[in-house]
Amino acid sequence: MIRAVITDIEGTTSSIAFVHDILFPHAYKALPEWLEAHADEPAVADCMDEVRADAGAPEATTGDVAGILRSWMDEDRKATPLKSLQGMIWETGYRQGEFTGHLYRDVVRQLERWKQQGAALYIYSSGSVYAQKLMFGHSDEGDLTPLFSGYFDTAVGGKRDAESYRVILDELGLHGSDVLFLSDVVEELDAAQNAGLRTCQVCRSEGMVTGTHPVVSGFDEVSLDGND
Ligand SMILES: CSCCC(=O)C(=O)COP(=O)(O)O
Ligand SMILES: [Mg+2]
Repeated sequence: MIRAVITDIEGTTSSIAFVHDILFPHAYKALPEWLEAHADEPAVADCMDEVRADAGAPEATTGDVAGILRSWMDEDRKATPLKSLQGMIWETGYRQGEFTGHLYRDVVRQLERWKQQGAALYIYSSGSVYAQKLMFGHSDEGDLTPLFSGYFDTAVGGKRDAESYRVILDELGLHGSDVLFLSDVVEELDAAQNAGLRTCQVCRSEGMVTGTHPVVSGFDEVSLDGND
């Protein structure tokens, strides 16, 4: 029996279009003005220092940092300070009701079912833990945060690196064979499998690149004990 399910967000619980056509453009547009307004807040200043260090630009002004971050967004770089700042910027959008976190229709029903069956539920996304909580706290289907036992982001490492999944297993105190990881991306599933986790690829559209992992088109096709 699976004791924990860890799921990716973009392309798995939620559409790639929601992230790329709504969330990312919102942050891209708001970034320069938002950064000027919040540059003195310690959490923001720390992120900006990380950006300066990573870009090798210790003297970069706030405007320069905004430019660097926008170029990282153009590359869809999963850099931790970028992801932290995006989360902070999205907060206003969620709170003002500009958007709600998209979820595929099968997701909530199945998460509730797995929880009832005794599995603990976790998120692992490149989006910051703060951004994850916002998205599930302001989802299309209301506040779903009570469903989850924890959240992981790039603080544990990149999603294509097996070591990240070992760190997660350590934190959960579980063996890989007790844990199912769901994602749309083969490289992430390969990394999780290399760390000993069970895997399942969620292919939300036709023609996706598949690998050696079991494939489903939605969460309702995933069984935790092989009996449903
Ligand atoms: C918390 S929603 C924003 C997701 C995000 O910023 C991102 O880069 C998508 O990462 P994922 O690991 O969920 O594919
Ligand atoms: Mg994904």
